[in-house]
Amino acid sequence: MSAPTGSSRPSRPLTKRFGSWTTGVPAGSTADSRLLDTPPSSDFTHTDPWRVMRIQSEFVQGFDSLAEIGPAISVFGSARTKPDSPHYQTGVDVGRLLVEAGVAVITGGGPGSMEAANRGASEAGGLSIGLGIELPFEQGMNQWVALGVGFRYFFARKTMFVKYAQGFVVLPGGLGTLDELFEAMVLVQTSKVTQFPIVLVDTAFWSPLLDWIRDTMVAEGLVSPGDMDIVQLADTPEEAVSLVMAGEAGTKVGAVPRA
Ligand SMILES: CC(C)=CCNc1ncnc2c1ncn2[C@@H]1O[C@H](COP(=O)(O)O)[C@@H](O)[C@H]1O
Repeated sequence: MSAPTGSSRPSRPLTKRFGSWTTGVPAGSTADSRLLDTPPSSDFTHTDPWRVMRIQSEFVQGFDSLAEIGPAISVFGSARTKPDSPHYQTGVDVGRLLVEAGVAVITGGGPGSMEAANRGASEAGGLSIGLGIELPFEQGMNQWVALGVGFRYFFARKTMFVKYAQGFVVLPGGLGTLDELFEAMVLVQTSKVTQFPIVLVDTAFWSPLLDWIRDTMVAEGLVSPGDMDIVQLADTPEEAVSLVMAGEAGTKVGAVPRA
């Protein structure tokens, strides 16, 4: 088919596939010139369509930063754990043992148990990763993070915890820790992720929660009895690391040349 020429050329349709952008624009302007014009107001950066672009960029930034980290385990736990707490030492030991087992350590990059796990990983010479989150009471990334990625949105950040780790170790924590734990449990329960070990450290801390799930949720038929097997309990860092490494992370370690 030949290109239309002269007077036989069809008139341009007013409405294009991406909207009616040919109407209401200054005569003689182009997409380029409109892009380069200074807008009268920056209010558009606070609109949902603009936020979608920002959310998209968080995924791109996360994928770009983490695509080559190799096998990794995410470690969660309270932001409030003090350095003199036994939980802090557990976090340090878990971080170190994971690195010795051949995997990178991913945390939320904050203080407390996150800092502890990053510290253990860093001191053991491993890859210590922090996925920070913008919070109203900003604390910044802990000093033991070597590869830090900042997020504004919890949901984008949570995708990275799962996508780039082959298992979770969960230390005692509060609502943030429970949020991350239950997200992972649901992903396993609904087969969105498979072979994904989730190890809870400190039987005394976690047992009341597991008892309630068993005695109330399972008893009322809201959760299958088999769902209790989604998590495993450990009482020492050694036990936790050995359980979590028995999953896919363990099989991946052999496939990745150690530095
Ligand atoms: C002292 C304080 C509250 C600092 C908050 N600073 C934080 N920085 C980074 N991640 C966080 C922070 N607070 C909560 N989280 C996320 O939620 C979990 C801890 O929350 P929580 O303390 O258990 O409920 C962490 O695994 C982390 O991914």
